[in-house]
Amino acid sequence: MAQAAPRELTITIAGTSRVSKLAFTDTTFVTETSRGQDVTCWTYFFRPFAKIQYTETALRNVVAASYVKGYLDVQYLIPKGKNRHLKLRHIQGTIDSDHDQLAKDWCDALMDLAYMGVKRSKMLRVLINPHGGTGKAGSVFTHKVEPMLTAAGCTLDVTYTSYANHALEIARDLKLKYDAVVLVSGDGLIHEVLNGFAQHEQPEKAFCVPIAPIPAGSGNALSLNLLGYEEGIDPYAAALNVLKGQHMKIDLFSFTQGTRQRISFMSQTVGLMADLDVGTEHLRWMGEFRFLVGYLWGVFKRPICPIELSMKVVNDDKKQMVNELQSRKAGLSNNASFNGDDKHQSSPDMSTDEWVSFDKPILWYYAGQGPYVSRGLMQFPVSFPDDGLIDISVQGVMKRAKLIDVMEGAEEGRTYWMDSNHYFKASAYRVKPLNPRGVVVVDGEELPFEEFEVAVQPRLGTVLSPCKQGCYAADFRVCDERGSKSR
Ligand SMILES: Nc1ncnc2c1ncn2[C@@H]1O[C@H](COP(=O)(O)OP(=O)(O)OP(=O)(O)O)[C@@H](O)[C@H]1O
Repeated sequence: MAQAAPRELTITIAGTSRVSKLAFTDTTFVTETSRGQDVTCWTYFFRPFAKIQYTETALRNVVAASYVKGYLDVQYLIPKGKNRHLKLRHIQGTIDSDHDQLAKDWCDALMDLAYMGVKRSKMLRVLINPHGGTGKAGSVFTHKVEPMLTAAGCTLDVTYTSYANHALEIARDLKLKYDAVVLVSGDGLIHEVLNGFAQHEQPEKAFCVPIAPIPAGSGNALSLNLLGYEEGIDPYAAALNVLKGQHMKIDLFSFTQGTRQRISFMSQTVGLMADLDVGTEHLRWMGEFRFLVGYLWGVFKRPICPIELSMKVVNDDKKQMVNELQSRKAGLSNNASFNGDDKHQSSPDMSTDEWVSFDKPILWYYAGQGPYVSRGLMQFPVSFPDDGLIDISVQGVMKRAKLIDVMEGAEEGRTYWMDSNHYFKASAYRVKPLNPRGVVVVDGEELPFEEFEVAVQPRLGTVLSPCKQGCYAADFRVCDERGSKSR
């Protein structure tokens, strides 16, 4: 019977007399570095008093482990600080040549476990928008993302986009050999790549190439939705998702305006929320703060949104939507009743074929998927990635004071519970402008204010996600308009 590989190994830190004990379990990776003397089990109990540096991290955070010519090197991520953002750490040392085989087996066992169920040494097409957000995408890539991906043995094919639609052209002609397309950008580049896939000569195959966002724009909604509120702005967490993420299918939306059709992956909006996005383009240097400035300006003006909105509504019961979200999340965490192929359709209460008009005055409507549309706004808290439906949030008219008040808690989805917020799940919807002045914003990009129709393309897109199927990372815990939280 083959012997199980060792889970502990002691190395001498290169150029010093210090020794470090490295160990892993099924879930964690631990280092204990002493000042010259041996490490004993007592150090676990007297850790705060011992002259020992102790680190522990999730096994998933191990990026690479290698043993070459007597020299062992492990690279891993470790959460630091109040926000628990990740930092890349190295531990390097030597081993007695007598223990060569032991060290090799230890590295193999660690890597097998740390990469269980995912492909190693991926071939990646990386696109970087040097002008996204505050213009830091290039340095995010070279200082944080690239070192991690190369340490993990990935092959990178890198392009810095040099004009608008460059990413669309690259995606349109993409060779289908890549394991993922990594986008160091905001949401605009993701929109371009998906529209490039739609024009690919083999669109079905192109849409199966997963997209992995690295947050480096002013809007990073997909990253927030896949990784969560804190990790969604952490380039190391996003790079780890490139290495360890699972393929997750997401619905996409076809947006048809006249004879022109395009793909939307995130949102479409008209009214105050659209005006604030487009009206603050000149404040791009502020990063996400520009959306707040735009909102306050919109509240001051408070214009009525001049549209006729009709929808093919499937569900309009907010409580039922929350129950469905909770049971799906519980199913995932218990690993019970959840089947990856299940489409998880919302229970249709209403006919999906009938167009229903919304005829009250509104300030804006927002349609899309993924809880966050920005870091400050959880607009679709009950959205699923692959339920075959689009979430539509219609905001009725409110007083200015109330519009300011609901800013508090907007990032946790408090607005969902307001009586003046009408929430639908639909299979399609249409918008007809009632006056010539206005703007439509699709995935953060401005389009002409003309009639359009949106329909769901179920499970057309593919992303890399820490969650194998079926759920976004965000937690929706607010359970009433006052902002009270469920436990
Ligand atoms: N080199 C370039 N020069 C100018 N524009 C570019 C360049 N590369 C990409 N773009 C455009 O920049 C737009 C915004 O990109 P991105 O999403 O990365 O940044 P962002 O700051 O988050 O933008 P948004 O707020 O619109 O999401 C993209 O739609 C793309 O067309």
